[in-house]
Parts: sequence; structure tokens; C-alpha cells
Amino acid sequence: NFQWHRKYKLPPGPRGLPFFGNMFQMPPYHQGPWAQELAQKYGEMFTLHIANTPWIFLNTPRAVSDLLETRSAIYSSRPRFPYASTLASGGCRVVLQPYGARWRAVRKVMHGILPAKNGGTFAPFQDVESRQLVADVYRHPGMWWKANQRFANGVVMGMVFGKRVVGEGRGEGEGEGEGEESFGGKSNVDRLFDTSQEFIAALQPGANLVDTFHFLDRLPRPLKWWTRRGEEAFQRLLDVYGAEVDELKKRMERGACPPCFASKFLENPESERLGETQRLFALGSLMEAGSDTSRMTLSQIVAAAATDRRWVEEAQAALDRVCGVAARLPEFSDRGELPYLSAVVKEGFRWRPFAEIGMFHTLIKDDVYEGYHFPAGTVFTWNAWHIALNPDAYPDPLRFWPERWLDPSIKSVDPSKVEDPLAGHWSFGAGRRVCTGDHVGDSNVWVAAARLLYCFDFEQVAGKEIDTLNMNVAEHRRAPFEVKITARSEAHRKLVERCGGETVGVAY
Ligand code: HEM
Repeated sequence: NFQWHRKYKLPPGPRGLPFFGNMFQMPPYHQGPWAQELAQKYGEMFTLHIANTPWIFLNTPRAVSDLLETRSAIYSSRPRFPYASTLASGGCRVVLQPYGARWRAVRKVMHGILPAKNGGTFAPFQDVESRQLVADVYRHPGMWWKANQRFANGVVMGMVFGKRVVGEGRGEGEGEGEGEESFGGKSNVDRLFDTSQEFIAALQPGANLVDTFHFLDRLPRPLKWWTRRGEEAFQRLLDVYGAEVDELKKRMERGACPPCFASKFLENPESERLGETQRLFALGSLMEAGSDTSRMTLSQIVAAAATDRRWVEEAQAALDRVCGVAARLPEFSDRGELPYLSAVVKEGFRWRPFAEIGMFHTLIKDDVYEGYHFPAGTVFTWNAWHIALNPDAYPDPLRFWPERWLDPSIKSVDPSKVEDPLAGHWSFGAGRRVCTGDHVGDSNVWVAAARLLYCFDFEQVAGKEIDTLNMNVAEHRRAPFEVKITARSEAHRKLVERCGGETVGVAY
């Protein structure tokens, strides 16, 4: 209305429809190129309207840093999701919780347990699963993407619940360890990872109208056609998380559970104050946030390796200098001597950000910036794809170029920060809302990438060249692209067979 427009001023943006705003203009997935085009047209910021909520895209590192980081105290909430958050998650899903006391309490306990740097409690899980990764890739090279998935799920399952995933990675109904219940032919681990996919689907624009058109939430209950579905989804989550925690408690009582996030979390007196439902969701949120993210980053590194041998040769030469030729797998303790591999991981996070249009941060108080006046409730995000592929921020941005993190003559980031997972890119988010698992994610990818590159060569398949700007690494049911993977030599083949053999039958 007139008064609103007199008081507030938003950056320009494309015209939308009355009532719906720009919601139909936003592609349902792979939104990066579309948001990149808008950034090229409108400059440092642009505004979209999703129904009646303004969404402001921040298109430069300067704007992201000024608002989401420096003013993080007021730019760190989340939009309201009456279905995905309130109904289907009981308000307990960390990633969607509004900025406030409950969210702060959960983050505090998580921070106390998750490592502030590489290594520690979770390294044994990462070690075993990444050895199995190289063995799986060797045995079934055409199923490399499934092996990545198995690795990512296996690490997060070990790390959170101290439990080994046997079989192909989503359980596939194979023995998941003692106490594993089977629901309709599926193991609880299958169901656990299914809930993550359900959650991702529920967050897609337009998936649940009430999450966009909040007035629908005021309808009388019998008219809210989504209520039952949401309540069932919530109950399913409680069952799945609850079954996992019950089994964990039994293993803890028998002294048969290795130190893991959940064992430490359940023993932490501060976690008790969170209440049972919140405790279950804190564990479930880590599973959800920690698995696909590592898988997708690894898939991108595989694509980069197959499409550009220049950096692979550098990485392999660095690995051979430290580990010898086919002598032993790289270990976490080698990391200090392998800055090139840390640069590979950083580049893996920057190269094609899979959170292509960032993640929504809601402003909780009116704010003024660069002549604009933003109302509380405005949603902000960093335009991840555009920033990562902008030559002003990253020279030759399409190239997978680890050297950009090590060589000060290539303008990217201070080389002394190569071991800091957050420095120089936004793939873990920004400000107070930044990913709590940055060190776990970074070390997952480090050990997996180092071992894969040490053991294998990667090539494109003739006639099926990889389009690295259109890979859809989010797809988990089939290969996002084809790639030929072979052992680097006969000696590497033997090493892989030996290391893979060692992981068979390892149980936690
Ligand atoms: C492997 C690569 C990973 C990437 C690229 C990644 C990326 C992200 C991003 C972009 C966000 C949203 C940040 C924001 O809103 O500003 C996030 C949030 C989060 N991540 Fe990660 N993540 C990764 C791994 C992990 C792992 C391994 C864990 C758990 C051990 C984890 C736990 C979380 C949690 C709990 C949140 C929600 C934070 C909140 O809303 O307060 N992530 N992550």
C-alpha cells in the first residue's frame, strides 16, 4: 500500500503477477543460471516477490558479507513454513527453526560435540568408509555414484549413531546390525534416508501451497487438506528417529557403541533440557544435512577429474610424493603435507555450488543499506551460482583450478586460509546460520577425494561428454553423468583390493 511504499525501498527486480508475484518465473530446480542472468541484469541486489514476501538476492561477496555476516544478528532467521516446519517437523527441524532461544540451544549442544577442526572422534568412520569407497569403485566402476552415496550415508550413520551401514548404502534391506527392525521390506536406515528425500521434496517451491500462501493456515482445520499428510509425516519421523535411538541406547548399555555424536549428545545434560522430540530431531537433522552434501560434492570432483586432467596430474604427483607410488592410502595425518588436496576440496565446494541460489535467511528487524530500506520479514539469500561463476570474484571461474587457493597471484583467497573450510566461498552458508558440520563435511570430502585420486584415473566416455554446467548431482537414483574410472596401475589395483578387503566385516 501507499504508506508501505513510502517507508520501504527495495532493490529493483523483474515484474511479477498480482498476488503470485514472481513465483511462477522461478524454475523448480537448477535455478542457478536463471538467477545468474537476473544478477547480470540488475547488479549487486535484486528483489523477487514470492506471493507477498520480498526475497532479495545478494549478488556480490561484499553484499553477502555486509548483511549476512556483519549484521548476522538480525539476518539469521528462517521464513515461516506452516507445513514443512510446524506441522511435519513439530517446529524441531534445526535447519528451518526461527532464530531464537530453541535454535540457539540446539546449535550450542551441536557445537560442543562436532569437531572444531579436522579429525577426532569421527575420523575412524571416515577412514573405514573411504577405504570401502575405493574398493566399491574398483569392483563396480559403473556404479561409482552409488559408491559415493554409500560412503556419504555410511560416514554420517557412523558419526551420528555409531553404526555401520552394510550393503549398498541405503541399507537395501540387508542386515543393518542388531536390533534392526524391518518395515514393509525396508530397513530403518532406508527409511531414515527416505525421510531426507521427502524433506527436500517438501521444500521445493510450490510443493505445499500453505508454505507460500500463509493465509491458508488460518482456514478451519477440516478445510486444510494437507493437515493429515503433515501429521503422518511427523509421526513417521518420530518412529524412524526413535527406533534408531532405542537401538543405540541398547548398544550403549551393552558397551557396544563406539563414541559418536548421539552417545555424547544423549549423555549431555544440556541436551536433556531440549525435550525428547527436539533431541530426536537434532540427530535427524544432522543425518539429513550431512549426507547428500558430501555425496554431491564428491560427484562434482569426479566430473572435474574426468573433464580436466591438468589438476589431476598435479594432485596425483603431490600424493605420490607423500605416500609413495601405490604404497599406501593417504591418511588424515598427511594433510599438512598435502595443501594441494585441501585446495582441491575447496575448489570442489566452489566450482558448481549445488545450493545454487543459497539458503533463505529472514530479516527480523527493519534495516537500511545502500539507500534501501528493508522491512522485517524480508527473505535474503546469497546468489551462490552467480557469485561462484563470476570472473570478478574468481578468475577463469568455469575452470576447476585448485591453484587459485594456493597462488596469491591468482586473485581468490589468502593462501594461509586453505585449511579453513569457510574461507573464500559461501558453500557452507553465511553468518550465524553457517553450516554446523563444516569441518566434518570438509574432512569427509578430503579423505574420499585424496584416496580416489591416489588410486584411480578418470576419463569421459566418448560420445557422452559431461556438461559440467548441467549435471544434476542432486539426483540420487541414477548416475548424474557417465565416467570411465580405472586403477592407475596394476600396483594400485592390488592396493585397492587389499584395502577394500580390510573393510569387509568391520563392524562398530
Ligand atoms: C559436505 C558438505 C556440506 C555443505 C556444502 C553444507 C552446506 C550447508 C549450507 C549451505 C547450510 C545452510 C547455511 C545457511 O543457511 O547459511 C547448511 C546448514 C546446516 N548444515 Fe551443512 N553442509 C555440509 C555438510 C554438513 C555436515 C557433514 C553436517 C553435519 C554433521 C551438516 C549440518 C548442518 C546443519 C545442522 C545445518 C543447519 C544450520 C542452521 O540452520 O542453523 N552439514 N549446510
